[in-house]
Amino acid sequence: MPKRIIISGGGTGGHIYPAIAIANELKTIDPTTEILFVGAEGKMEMEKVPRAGYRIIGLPVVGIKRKLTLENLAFPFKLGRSFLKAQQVVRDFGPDVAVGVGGYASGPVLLAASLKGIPTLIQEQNSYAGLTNKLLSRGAKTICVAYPGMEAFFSIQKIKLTGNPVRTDIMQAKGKRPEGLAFFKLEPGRKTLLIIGGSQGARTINESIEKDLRLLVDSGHQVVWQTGPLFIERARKAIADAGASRVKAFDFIYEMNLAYAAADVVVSRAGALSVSELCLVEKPAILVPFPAASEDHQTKNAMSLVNRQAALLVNDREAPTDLVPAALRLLADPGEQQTLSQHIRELARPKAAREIAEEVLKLIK
Ligand SMILES: CC(=O)N[C@H]1[C@@H](OP(=O)(O)OP(=O)(O)OC[C@H]2O[C@@H](n3ccc(=O)[nH]c3=O)[C@H](O)[C@@H]2O)O[C@H](CO)[C@@H](O)[C@@H]1O
Repeated sequence: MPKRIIISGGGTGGHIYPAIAIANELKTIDPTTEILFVGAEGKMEMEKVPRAGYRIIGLPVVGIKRKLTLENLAFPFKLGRSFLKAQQVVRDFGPDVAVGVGGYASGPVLLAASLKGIPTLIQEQNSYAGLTNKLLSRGAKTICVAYPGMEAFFSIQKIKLTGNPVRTDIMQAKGKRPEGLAFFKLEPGRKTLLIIGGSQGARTINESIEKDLRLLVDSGHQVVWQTGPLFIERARKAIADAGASRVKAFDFIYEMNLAYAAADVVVSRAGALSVSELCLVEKPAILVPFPAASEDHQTKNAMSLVNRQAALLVNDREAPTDLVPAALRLLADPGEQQTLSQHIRELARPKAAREIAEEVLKLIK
């Protein structure tokens, strides 16, 4: 009998891509495995998961706003409806295991599975645990984490330190520079700066690049700039106004493997998955943590690299003045690039997806 596994959660790329990496690994181990994703209606996973070749069902779940709003009145009703739908999905699909990767949908799904006696596993990407995962951890059999010290949130007996699962194509990005350059229509004789703002784009990074676009153009380097959907039009206009034909802007990049492969230096937010990926692709990076992330965890993610001389840091506040000059300095310094690259690769966890998939399979009776 083929194994049946539900993977639930999403909301941002930082939850969706590890989920896809786990699914791919389960399929590699046993191609007959049946996988069903459960996400939140209207969220990014409803588009990204089918693009990766998996079926997904959406729940009407929404997050609760920290401010007092009218939308919050609908929260308990939507949560109730989501839970009923999650119960139905679990009943219809009949999974052997349910995996939660964080984000709205994992709550009702893992709860529904636990109540039916189906074993559950949580994958926590960050160095701190969100409320949903803390609550769900009580019913979970195994909790796969990416950082040491997570016993502050979870029962130590359940924790497995695996690292974050990264998509295989990104792990295989090394040596694909010519392919990356060709894909983004870049020139082999120039240095490439890759700018990524996380799955939704980063306003401060975008504004810093826009402000110093002339400096970048004059440097003679080429740039791949991921802006997120809210800034793409403005970025295109700025590029046209500056005649910056060597700066290529995208709202979202599906071929992150090729983007990393083409890059000499990367500027990035410090979301958990971006950091895990940078370690695997061994790129010299300048991190600009998103200051409003809960518990300021992006700064913690970034500092775990910076303290080991594995990445540079520019604070969000200082980015408008310091980011582009810092990127140009690093692009001009091959010695520093090499040092950062050597140190960051030591933090890579290339077996994370395999170890998590094996933990999932152990839960099947
Ligand atoms: C604003 C916010 O709440 N951010 C959180 C969110 O970040 P966010 O979703 O930005 O997450 P990450 O940096 O962890 O991951 C981004 C993922 O999206 C992919 N990608 C990104 C851009 C692109 O154009 N194409 C693409 O494929 C990256 O390769 C990566 O796999 O989840 C992370 C993991 O829980 C958290 O650490 C972050 O703090």
